[in-house]
Order: sequence, then structure tokens, then C-alpha cells
Amino acid sequence: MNENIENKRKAEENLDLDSNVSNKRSQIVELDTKGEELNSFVKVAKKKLNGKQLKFLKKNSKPEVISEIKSFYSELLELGIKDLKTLNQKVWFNSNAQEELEWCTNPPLTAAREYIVSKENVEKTETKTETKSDSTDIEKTKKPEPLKPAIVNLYVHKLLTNGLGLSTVETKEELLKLVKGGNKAWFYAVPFALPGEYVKAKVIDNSWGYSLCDLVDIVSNKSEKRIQPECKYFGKCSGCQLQMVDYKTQLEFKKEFVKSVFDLENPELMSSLKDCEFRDVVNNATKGFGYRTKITPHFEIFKWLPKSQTSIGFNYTNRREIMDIEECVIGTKSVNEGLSVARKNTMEKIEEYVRGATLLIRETNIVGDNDSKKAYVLSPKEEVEEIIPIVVAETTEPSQVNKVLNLLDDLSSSENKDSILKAKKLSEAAGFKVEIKNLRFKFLASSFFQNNNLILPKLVYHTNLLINQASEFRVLNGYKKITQLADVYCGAGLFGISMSYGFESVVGIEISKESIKNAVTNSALNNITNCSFSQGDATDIFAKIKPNHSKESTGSASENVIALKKNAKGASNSSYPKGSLLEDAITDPANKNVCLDPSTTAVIIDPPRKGSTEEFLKQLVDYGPAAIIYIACGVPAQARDLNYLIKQGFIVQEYPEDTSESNLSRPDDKTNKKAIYKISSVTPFDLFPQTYHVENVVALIRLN
Ligand SMILES: C[S@@+](CC[C@H](N)C(=O)[O-])C[C@H]1O[C@@H](n2cnc3c(N)ncnc32)[C@H](O)[C@@H]1O
Repeated sequence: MNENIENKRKAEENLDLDSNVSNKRSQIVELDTKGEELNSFVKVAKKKLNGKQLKFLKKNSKPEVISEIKSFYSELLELGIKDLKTLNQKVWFNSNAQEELEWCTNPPLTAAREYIVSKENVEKTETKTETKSDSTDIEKTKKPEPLKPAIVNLYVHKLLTNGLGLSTVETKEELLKLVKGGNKAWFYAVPFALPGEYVKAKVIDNSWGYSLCDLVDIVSNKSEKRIQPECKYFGKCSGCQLQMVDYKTQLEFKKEFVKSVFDLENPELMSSLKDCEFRDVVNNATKGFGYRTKITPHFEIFKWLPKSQTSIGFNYTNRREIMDIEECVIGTKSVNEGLSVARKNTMEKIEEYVRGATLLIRETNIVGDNDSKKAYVLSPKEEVEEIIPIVVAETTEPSQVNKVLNLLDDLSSSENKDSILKAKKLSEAAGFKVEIKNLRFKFLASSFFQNNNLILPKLVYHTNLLINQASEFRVLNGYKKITQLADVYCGAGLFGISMSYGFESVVGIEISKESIKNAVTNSALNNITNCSFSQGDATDIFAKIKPNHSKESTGSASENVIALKKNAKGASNSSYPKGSLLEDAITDPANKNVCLDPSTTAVIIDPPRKGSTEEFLKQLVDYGPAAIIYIACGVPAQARDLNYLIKQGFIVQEYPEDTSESNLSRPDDKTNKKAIYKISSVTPFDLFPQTYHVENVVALIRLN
């Protein structure tokens, strides 16, 4: 029997076996670690349980939640437990049932959740009390009593990809003995704890097979990597997770985070990537403070608390209660100036608020004739402006690339006005052409723009370099040079505009009307004439392209062009009907017809945290561009998307030696046109120092 069908059948059996506990509030089920099995299992479980028990893993669970759950179980495997099924390892769909906690070897003692003073709880109290007739007012204004939490002593095995320390009551060896003796493991997730440490922790909540804890104390084996955190709020505020270690260690952790997420999704692919392909985390050569250009502190109004005592800041770690924050060390200087003013303004009119609000503080530049000055704005509707020094250098020669990277390191620690002079000197001394352009980007304070400008020059340079390298590789293998760029999920045009100097034409697509307007204005602001922007869903960019490897298709890959045309005279040879998105949504001031031949086009995709869609990815490979650069802030979703391409056979591990027998073909081969890619590099970028977040750039080169 096919292994998948067998797994589904077993999952069904397990649910049947457990039906005697179905009256209880919690259902015990068996879980494997593989993504696909997990999905099919969830489908079966949902059907059986009518969806009501699937509190933590619904069909639409966020990829990061699924990844977190998978992390726990992959960790079990790493600890030496090779076969979860043989050991009958079980997990929980719903951990609220106290009585079933006994089922584990080491359940939290009382598993009580500390009562959290939050909007959610106040609302719950309100809902409850509304059904009661006369005690409503008393209940609403009473501060809820905290429950008694459990205290546990733990050993920390490793840091999870969300920055939490994966812990158990035993060391790895002791745990293995226990589990191999037929017992079940229980895990604890402890923030700010480091691998190898013994810690005391307070159980806050129970989740899928683990308890969420607060760190109380480090009992012994304090990690040598621990340092004094820079921020006085660190350890309580939920904003940063890694300030307890130095910056170099943070970068090492982040590389491991990305590796383990990729490994979970596709271990074979991970093992096939060479060290040189899986690169170190790129940073901006600072300690990683004072970088964030946007912060969003918030506050809530409670009936039991005098308004003058309202806290304005960020959530406490592990709870929805807000911590009063006067300064944020990862914010830029001007953002912190804005924070003081926003706090003062809010407290002055606090009596007017009934519920609470989120404040927006965003850096901007006031641009004069000869210079610019950093400032801040406090209104989401205001337009802000950022100036990003962009390096234009075509070289791919490694020693020259290193020189440019050094220049970029210097730049992040100096004023923008020095940069052009430095680039000129570098150009003269190194003997290759390098230019720096201080590009201006305007956008609404509330709309998307990256939040760390210090590293953006490197991110853009690197992305450009990857395309230049892909182009060289293609030329060496007998294909044409890459001359065109599609910037998908383009926001206010950061990548497309910054990289436009190296391409004949650039098109961008973006769903937000505001952002697309900004992208158009930004290209004009920087005197760029070869960029066109289109508003719509990313998938629409392929709406009219015939699959280039379908049976019906008889044309060559180069027939599958994206033609973006302005509704203008001379556009009559468009293959798209009048009124289609690609025909009329172009707001290109240069009034140009832009055709993107896949064999000479690179596509950048930079989707939101939830990743792209199968529909988009399928059409992307049908289109078959010469290179794809996938930039992601949601690494689990990126790994999922790449895995989809691997499973469809679009990504291969090695260039096949015998192309005559393989399904590879030249672009003008009319019989077989399936696009095949290789991952040429995986490079994490630290856009979010001190936090567990990381931006990951994956380059795919088309081999055929
Ligand atoms: C991570 S941001 C990247 C923006 C831009 N590349 C940059 O670096 O500034 C993702 C962008 O995708 C846009 N977006 C979200 N869903 C989309 C969709 N279905 N189609 C096109 N754009 C979308 C968002 O509005 C947002 O601007």
C-alpha cells in the first residue's frame, strides 16, 4: 500500500481507538513529523472531530504555527527517538483537560494559567456578566485575581526557531532512557533560556504537547554566551528575544533557525546544499541597535484602573498585558524622539479614550536642497520619505565584490553624504566601476516599507549580484544575458527602482493601490524611466500566459512573454484584450510597451509573511524565467513554497549530466519545455537584530 494512504488509514484508526475519550474535552491523537502526513492527519481529524477539537492546528493554521509544532517533534527525533509511531508517542489537540495531564511522564504540576489582565479577559467577563442581571457593573470594574502558577526545574536542549528554549525536566540522556522505557515526554518552552542551562520556570499555559513558561531563574550551567542586555526592559518586554547573547551568537542562531526550518520541510534538499550555498547571515556590521524606523506601541483602558496609570508600550512576554515603555533601544534616534512625544500627547488626552489605541511612529527625512534631516511622523496618513544609498556595480568577481561589501559596511556607520565620495575613491583605486546613488522613496506612514534602512543597501546589492551571477551562468551555458526584471509584491518599488540601472526594463506588481501609486512617483522622483508598475494580485501578472510546457503549447519559451502595455496608441498588437489587468492597469509615465521574454528575465518575489500561493508558483514556473530570487520574512512559508516546487520537479539538486536523456531542453526546443531550476544560494539577512526574525534570500537559476 502507498505509504501516504497507509498513514492516513493509521491516523483514522487512531482516532477510532481514542473514541472512548471523545467525551472528554481533549482528544489524544498520534502525530508524525512529516508536513504532508500532518496535513492529511489534520484533515482526517477535522472530519472525525467535526473541527471542534482542533484548537491549535486548523487547516488554515499559520505556517509559522505548523512549523513550531513540527519543530517540537523534529527535536524529539534529534534527541534520538527515531520512530515516533513505534514508541506510540502521543500529543494533544487540546490541552485544557486537566485530568489528562497525568498521562504524561512529566506534566506541569498544576498547569494553571496565570490570570492575564487583558482586553480578551475583560471582554470575557463582560460577556459572562451580561447574562447575569444585576451584578454587571461590579463584575466589570473588578480586577481579576491571579491563579497560582506551577514552578518547574528544567534542562534547556536548544533554541527553537521562535527564540524559545526547548526544555524538559531531564537532560537528553535521562529523557531518552525514560522515553525508551515506554514513557511519554512533555516539553516546556522557555523564553530567554539558553541551550545547556538548568533553569527554574513558571508554567503560564499549556499547548500542543508542551507548556509555555516564564523564565524565573538560571539555576546552574549558565551559558558562557550570556551577556548583559542593552535594554532595561529586556526579559519582560515581548519585542526582543535574543538580547541575552552577543550579536555574533545571534547570527549563528539565526543561520541554524533557517537551516532547521528548511530541514523540516525537506531534509534531502538541505543535505544536498553545500556550505558555500548555505551562507552566513549577512548583517550591517553594527551591534544591531538603533535600526528600526517604525514602532507601534499601544495602550488599553481598563475600568478598574485610573486612566492616568495607563501603560503605553509593548506586550509583556507571554501575556497580553501592556508594559509601559519609554524608550526602545532597537528604534532609531528619531523614532525614540517620536515615542516620547507620542506618549506625552496621548497622556494629555487620555481621558478622551474609551478603549485604547495603537500609536504609529515612523522615521522620515526632511529633504532640503543640499542635505536632509531625520525626523519622525505620528500620523498614519502622512507621507514619509527615506533615502537609501544604492550601490550600482556590475562586477561579480569575488575580490571586487568583497571591496563593495566593505564599502557598504563603512556606509552603514557613516553619513549618507560621505558615501558618494567613498564610492568614487573605491572605483578609482579598485579599477572597476562603482557608483552610489542616494535614492528617495516616499510612501504613506501606514503602508509597507522595510523597517531597517541600515541593511537595505546590502540587501539590494546582494539581490542584484545574484541576478548578475545567474546571468553569467546562463551565458556560459549558451543562453542569453538577463536584461529584464519583474519585481513581484513590489510595495513602493524598492527592489525594482534600486536595481533598474542594470536592466533594460523593469515591471512591478503590487496589490496595494497606495503602494503602487508610490512606486510610480518614486521612479519619477529618482528620474528613472525604464520602470512600469501595475496594481493587482501577484498571480494576475501571469493571467494571460500560456503554460510553456503544456501539451497544447507549440510555441517556444520566448513566446511566453509578459507584455505590459499602457493604453496608448501603438498598443494594438497587444495579445491581451482591452480592459484586462495587464492591458490597462499600467501607470507607466514613460508610455512604453514592455515585453518580458522569460529567457532574459529575472523575477524577484517578496511576498508577505504567509508566503506565496500554489497558483502563483505554478504560473511562475510555467512562465519559466531565467532566474528567480525569493526574498522572505516568513521563512517557514518560503520553505513550504520551495518544497512545492521541488515536489513538482521544478527544482533539482544537481545539473543533470546527460541532458539528452533528461527532460531538460534548450529554450528553442519545441517538444519539451519544462523549466528546471537549481538553488544556487540561500542567504539569510539580519533585518531584525535582537529578535528571532530573519529575512531569507534564495536564488534559483534556470538550468534549461
Ligand atoms: C514583504 S512586502 C515587500 C514589499 C517590497 N518588495 C519591499 O521590499 O518594499 C510584501 C508586499 O506584498 C504586497 N502583497 C500582499 N499580497 C499581495 C498579492 N496577493 N499580490 C500582490 N502584492 C501583494 C503587500 O501589500 C506588500 O507591499
